[in-house]
Amino acid sequence: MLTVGIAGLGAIGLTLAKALDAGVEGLRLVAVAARDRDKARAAVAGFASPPVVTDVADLAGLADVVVEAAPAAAFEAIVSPAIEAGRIAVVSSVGALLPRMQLVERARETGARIIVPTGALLGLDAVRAAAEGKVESVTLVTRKPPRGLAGAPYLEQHGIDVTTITTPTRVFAGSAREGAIGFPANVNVAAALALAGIEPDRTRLEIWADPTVTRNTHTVTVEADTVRLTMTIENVPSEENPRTGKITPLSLLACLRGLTATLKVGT
Ligand SMILES: NC(=O)C1=CN([C@@H]2O[C@H](COP(=O)(O)OP(=O)(O)OC[C@H]3O[C@@H](n4cnc5c(N)ncnc54)[C@H](O)[C@@H]3O)[C@@H](O)[C@H]2O)C=CC1
Ligand SMILES: O=C([O-])CC(=O)C(=O)O
Repeated sequence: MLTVGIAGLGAIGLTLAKALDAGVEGLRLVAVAARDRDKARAAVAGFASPPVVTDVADLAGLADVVVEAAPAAAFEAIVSPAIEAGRIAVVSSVGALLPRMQLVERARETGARIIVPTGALLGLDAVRAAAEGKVESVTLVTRKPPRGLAGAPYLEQHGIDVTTITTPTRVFAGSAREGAIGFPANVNVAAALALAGIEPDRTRLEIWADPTVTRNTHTVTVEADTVRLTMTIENVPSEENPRTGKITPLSLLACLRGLTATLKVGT
């Protein structure tokens, strides 16, 4: 049995918390933390086993597994204490990990683990397998309804107003590392892909603001010596946060199950 603490109770965190409260073999939700404690308390009040509502820094003292499901700006405040305490950190804001790879070094020293779930993407098992061999290129093309990109710093810096876009428009082309900086709340999938495959500077990313799509759509292409992969996922945006695909909390749940499962399927 592993105990779980969740930081952030939004589209990902609250959905995951509810699923854990409904009962998952081998896992028990014991604590949650969010920006607004009263709101967090209200959110879990009706749970069958209400978790403790605490500060993000205290989760690691209460739980074996700390799930980060908060905005990227809170990443370090959530993940560092978990690493210092030697816990398992399961992270959602993967873009915030790229510029903080020293946390991985620190985890090596403390015995902690950092786990990046597949999240809103697909096929990281195949990308990791390919990366054991020689990979020539990895490309991600992301298309989102324009509202799923609104507010990104890159768009503001370049004076791009996505709300006025009426035809599919490529708003960014560059590396996964540059994309994670310019779109910290929108392309965690690019960061996860980069960590699964080749480096963030070699992983190519295109972002399209596309009024013709209703789903957050990601296409991954990998050229490797052993395989050619082309994979597309079309995510239904969640009601709480249209930037976040509804599959994301389910991916985290599947990932958590894998921590204790007797039968584990996939890489
Ligand atoms: N890895 C992946 O595939 C995906 C990752 N994400 C990322 O996951 C993260 C969470 O996404 P959502 O649940 O959609 O966000 P959300 O905006 O729906 O919820 C965020 C939650 O964090 C809480 N929060 C805000 N500041 C906090 C702080 N300082 N400490 C603790 N909690 C705080 C808020 O109160 C809210 O409950 C975001 O960084 C998002 O970009 C989103 C989708 C896919
Ligand atoms: O990567 C992200 O941050 C979110 C995303 O594209 C999705 O949920 O489809």
